[in-house]
Parts: sequence; structure tokens; C-alpha cells
Amino acid sequence: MSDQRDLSWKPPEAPSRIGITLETYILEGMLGFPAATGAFTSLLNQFGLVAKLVTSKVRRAGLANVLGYTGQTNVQGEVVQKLDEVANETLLSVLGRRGHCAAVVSEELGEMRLLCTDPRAKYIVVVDPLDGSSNIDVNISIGTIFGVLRKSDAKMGADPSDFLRPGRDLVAAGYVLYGSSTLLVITTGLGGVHGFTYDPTVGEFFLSHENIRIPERGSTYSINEGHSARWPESVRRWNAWIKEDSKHEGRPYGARYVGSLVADAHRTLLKGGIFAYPADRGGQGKLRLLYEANPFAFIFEAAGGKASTGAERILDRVPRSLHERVPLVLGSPRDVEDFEQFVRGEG
Ligand SMILES: O=P(O)(O)OC[C@H]1O[C@](O)(COP(=O)(O)O)[C@@H](O)[C@@H]1O
Ligand SMILES: [Mg+2]
Ligand SMILES: [Mg+2]
Repeated sequence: MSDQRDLSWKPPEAPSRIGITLETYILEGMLGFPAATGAFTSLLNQFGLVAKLVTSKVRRAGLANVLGYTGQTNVQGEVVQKLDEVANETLLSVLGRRGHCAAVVSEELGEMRLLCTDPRAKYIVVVDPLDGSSNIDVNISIGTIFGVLRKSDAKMGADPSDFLRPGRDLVAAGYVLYGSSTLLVITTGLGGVHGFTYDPTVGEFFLSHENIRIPERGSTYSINEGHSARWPESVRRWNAWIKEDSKHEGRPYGARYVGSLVADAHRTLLKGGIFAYPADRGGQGKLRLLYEANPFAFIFEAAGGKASTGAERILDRVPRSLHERVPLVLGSPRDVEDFEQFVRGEG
């Protein structure tokens, strides 16, 4: 008797969870974190609330008197936009309410801000409340970037040394993109990277991008070429190489640059390719290690990508100060490796 088994049989695919709300996804542990207490799930859900509150301002920016400058200058020497301040205040008030977050380091605050001295507040947060500030007044995509660390020990409150730890110690990271729609992308590093789209008619974030994986290689590069005269020779040689006409090697790559890290990184995460903000010769770079580079490095690695200074893994870098700047290269593993090869002088 011939073997009639149906060899084409495949086990049913895990049902798609597209359409599940962010809250449910987090509460039911689908983000993949072992033995979560209510504190962690509640803290992650607070970022959803912050995103809803900030997006309501962003969507009406021209009407809600949140365009333009406050006249203040922040610790980075940058003029503070009204929306930077609104987003920062919104974050501090939401995170300060539930007692799960002991302290915050924010781009808009010179020092660490203590939120809760209760030793049961186990987590601390790093945040760029409003990213892409130069694009606010011209209605181009902007964002919010966040990362969560566990306090090193169950003490009262927190101190700056709790924040000066390598990015690999993060327990969650994410960003909100205020673009044509509002999207919140989040990961704990364990259960994949997932995107949730905000439906303002319902007031909920719904799963729209499940288990984001970055392609091995892309076809676009993203860098502010206006700075090329200040770049190290190796970066200039990489930039020339990526634009060479070599069809069989998939070059030249297309150039894409929004000037908002969240927008440029998001596109690179979904489509592949490379984003780079290198240091000027002898410089440190522009982007901040704690609340810009580390959260994105954590997200990109969880999605199969790479994040480097050009020479070392971002997540292994031990910060020396709260607002330390770092060269940042994010992208598809093959594309970041090409960049690193040039930095090593092998390109
Ligand atoms: O104008 P440049 O030099 O290209 O810098 C753009 C970069 O600066 C930033 O706007 C800095 O972030 P903030 O807006 O949060 O200060 C990034 O979003 C962006 O990638
Ligand atoms: Mg920023
Ligand atoms: Mg900012």
C-alpha cells in the first residue's frame, strides 16, 4: 500500500494578533518578559498614555499654541521648543503618578529627576521627550524615545550612577513616531519588536506591526551629507563607496534623510539599509548615548539589526555622563558591517 500521507501538511500558523490593543498585549505578557509584576506592565502602559497625550497636542500644534520656542536653553545649549517642554512635563507627570518609576533622565533636564523614594519603585527611565525638534514647526515627523532600566538595588529613590550603565542593561525600550499616523514601537528584547498604531476615533493603540525584523541588507543610506567636510576620511570614503554605480552589488543606495532620528531610524528598521550620525573629526557626535542611541540600539538588535559607534557595539559602551554624545550607526547587519569595515580602514 503506497504511503498516502499529505506531506504538504503544515501546522496551523499561530493566529495573528494584529488588532490587539497595546494594553492587552502588555498585560498578557506577549512582549515576553519573565515573571513580570504588575509594576513593569503598568509602567510600560504609561508610555501608551504619554503617547496619546502628546499626540493630541502634536496633531493640533498650529492651533494649540505649542509651536515655536519657550525662550529657554537646555543643558545641551539648544533652544527649547514649546513642544519639547510639553512632552517633558507630560512624561514627568504621568510617570510620577503610579510610583513604579523612581527617577528619570531626560534630554530636557540637566540633572536626574527623582520621582519616587519608595524602595518598591524598581525602575528608572531615560527619555528624549521630543525628538526631531528642528522639524516641529514645519510639520515633519517627530517622535519620543524611551528606555527602562531596573535599579541596581532596592534602595530608596535613585542616584545618577544608576543611569551610568551600558545599554545592554535595558529591560525595555521604545519610541513613538508622530507621523502620518501615530505609531508606538516597543520591545523588552525578549519577545520581538512590535508596532502599535493609534486609532484616535477609539483612543486606543492597536497591534499593526507584529514581530518587526529588519532585512539583512537594504538599499538606502541616511546621513546628513551637509556635514561631510567635517567627517573623518574613513566616513567620506564609505559615503563615496555607497554612491558608486555597481549594479551587481546593489549600489548606488538611495539617499533618505528626514532629520528626525525617530523617523530616519523607523524607516531603516522597516525597510533595511543604514542610518549614520558620525562624529566630526576629533568630535563625539551629536546624538546622546543614554536616551537616543541606547534605546534604538536595543530595538535594532532585538529586530536582528546592528548598532555601533562605527568601532564598537553601542550597547557595550559604559556612559561617563548623563548627556554624553556618541557616534551612532544603525541598520541592517550587512550594511553596518560595511560601514565598520571602512572605519577599520579595510574598505
Ligand atoms: O540637523 P542635524 O545635524 O542633521 O541633526 C538631526 C538630528 O538631531 C536631532 O534632531 C536631535 O534630537 P532632538 O531633536 O531630540 O534634540 C535628531 O532627531 C536628528 O537625527
Ligand atoms: Mg533627539
Ligand atoms: Mg529631543
